[in-house]
Amino acid sequence: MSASHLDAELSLRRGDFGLSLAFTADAGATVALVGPNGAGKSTTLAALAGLLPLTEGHLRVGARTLEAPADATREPPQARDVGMCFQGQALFGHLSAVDNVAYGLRARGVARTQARAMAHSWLERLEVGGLAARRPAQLSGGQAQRVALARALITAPSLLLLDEPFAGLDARTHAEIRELLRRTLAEFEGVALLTSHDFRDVEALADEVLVLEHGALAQRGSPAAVAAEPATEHLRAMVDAR
Ligand SMILES: Nc1ncnc2c1ncn2[C@@H]1O[C@H](COP(=O)(O)OP(=O)(O)OP(=O)(O)O)[C@@H](O)[C@H]1O
Repeated sequence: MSASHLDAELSLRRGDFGLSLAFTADAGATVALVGPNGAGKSTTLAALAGLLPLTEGHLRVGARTLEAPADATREPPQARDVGMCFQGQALFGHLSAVDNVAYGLRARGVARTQARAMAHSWLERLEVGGLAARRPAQLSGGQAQRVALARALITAPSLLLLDEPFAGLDARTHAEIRELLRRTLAEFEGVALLTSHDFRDVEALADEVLVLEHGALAQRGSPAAVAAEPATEHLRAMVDAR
């Protein structure tokens, strides 16, 4: 594995909005993207996932180039070895919790019995092992979020993308799932990126913070370093509110 497991130089346009952002991250690192609404956090995750094409730059994971517009390289999303937990990307309503979690393995050709056994063990790890047979409509928001995290993690992806993983959870559930995610990410071998509007999430989970504003990097550093000298008003408010 190379020293920088993730090497991203992302340049793209989305209507009037332009994103231009370069960063690297080591294997095993967790990177938090923070910034005000519309700064480009979700757009960054969508670009990494291959859902929005780059116009310039490159995206490399380990020795593999996922995207490089200059030489017309572009791996489609399903070939990227990415685990995603995106806002609004609901669980499959017609599948049970265990089959939702097994889905990524089944899509990679793992036999049903083995995929289900692994899915059960991921549901146990996320403390919802007893809910395996339930459909998404029979789960609370916090339970569904645990199932969604298991679904994203089960394939041991090189990149794990979590867009506001605690959105809509009550304070207690938020803290519980944050702690569970902290323990899970400590063992995760890929690069994890998450977005959050809560600096307590950043402090608990991230090794590195990328502070975005208007589609560009305003500051980068450890949670302690950026909290000590916030470069943007938005970050200062986030730090003060923690
Ligand atoms: N489907 C779309 N088509 C065109 N522009 C879009 C689309 N989705 C988002 N944008 C624009 O891209 C810009 C960045 O949005 P993005 O969702 O990445 O911000 P964000 O930092 O994730 O914000 P939030 O905190 O609200 O989730 C915004 O100006 C937004 O209006």
